[in-house]
Amino acid sequence: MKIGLIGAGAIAHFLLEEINEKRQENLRITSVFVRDREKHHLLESNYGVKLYTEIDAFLDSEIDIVVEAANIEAVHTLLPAAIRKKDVVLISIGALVDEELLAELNTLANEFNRRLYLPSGAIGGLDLLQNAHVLGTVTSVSLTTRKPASSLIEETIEKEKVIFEGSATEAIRRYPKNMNVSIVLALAGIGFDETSVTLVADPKIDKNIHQIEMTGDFGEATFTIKNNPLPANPKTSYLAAMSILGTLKKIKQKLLIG
Ligand SMILES: NC(=O)C1=CN([C@@H]2O[C@H](COP(=O)(O)OP(=O)(O)OC[C@H]3O[C@@H](n4cnc5c(N)ncnc54)[C@H](OP(=O)(O)O)[C@@H]3O)[C@@H](O)[C@H]2O)C=CC1
Ligand SMILES: O=C([O-])CC(=O)C(=O)O
Repeated sequence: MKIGLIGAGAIAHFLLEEINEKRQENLRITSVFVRDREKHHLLESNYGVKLYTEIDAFLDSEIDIVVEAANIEAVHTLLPAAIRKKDVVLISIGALVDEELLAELNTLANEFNRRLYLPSGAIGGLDLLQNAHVLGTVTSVSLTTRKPASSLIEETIEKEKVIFEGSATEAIRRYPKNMNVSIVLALAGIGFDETSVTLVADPKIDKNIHQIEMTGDFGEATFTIKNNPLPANPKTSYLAAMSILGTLKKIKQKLLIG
C-alpha cells in the first residue's frame, strides 16, 4: 500500500522511520504533503519520498491512502478534498467535534465510496465502549488525563493542578493539541457534550496518563493507560503514533480481532 502523509512532525517522523527506514511489509510512504518545502527538504533524500505543497498534485500522486498527522486546522482545509480521492487515516480527530465537518466527511465518504479510519490514538478500550453502547445503554463515560505540567502550562507549579473540567466539546476547544483522545472517546460512545473530561497538569510525572471510566447496562469498566511520550513532541504519546501503524496494518488483514 502506497501512503501519502500529511505533516512532517513527531508522528510523521515515527512513521517514516518505521515504514520507510526499518521496512514494514506491504507499506511504503511515497508522498509527503508539507506547508514549507525548504524546512523539510531533507525528507526526500533521507526517506526516498516526494514532497508536495499543492494538495491536488499530492492526492493525484501514486498513493492508495492518505495519513493525516498534522493538526486540526489541516483537517478542516485538506480532508474534504482528500476523502473525495482516497481513503484517509485521521489522527487529529479533535477536528470532528465540528459536526458540520463530520457530516460533510461522512457524506463525501459515502458518495465517493471511501473509508475514514480513526485510530484509537493514545488510549484504548474503544472496542469495549462501542460494544457496550451498541444498544445505546452506556450511561456515563469520563476521561481524566494527566500530563507533565511543562507540556500543558507556562507557570511552574509544585503540586498537581486541575486545569480543566468539562465536556469533550469544550476540552478540545481549549486544548486542541492534547485532547484529541476525548473526541475519539466521545465518537465511540455517548457524544461530545456527554463525555466528561478532567485535565490535570502534574509536575511530578513524565508520562501522559489517561484514565477512562464507563458505566452502563453492561456493567462498569476502567482503563488506565500510562503512555511514554514521543521524545520529538512530549505532548504526543508514543502509542498514538503506533496506533496509526496498527490501523494501516489492519486494513489488509483477513483475521480481524475485536
Ligand atoms: N488522536 C490522538 O490520540 C492523538 C492525536 N495527536 C495529534 O496528532 C497530530 C500530529 O501530532 P505530532 O506529530 O505530535 O505534531 P507535531 O507538532 O510534531 O507536527 C505537526 C506537523 O504538522 C505539520 N502541519 C501543520 N499544518 C499543516 C498543513 N496545513 N499542511 C501540512 N502540514 C502541516 C507541521 O508542519 P511544520 O513543520 O511546517 O510546522 C508539523 O510538521 C496533532 O494534531 C496532534 O494533536 C497527538 C497525539 C494523540
Ligand atoms: O498523546 C496523548 O497522550 C494525547 C493527546 O495529545 C491528544 O489526544 O491530543
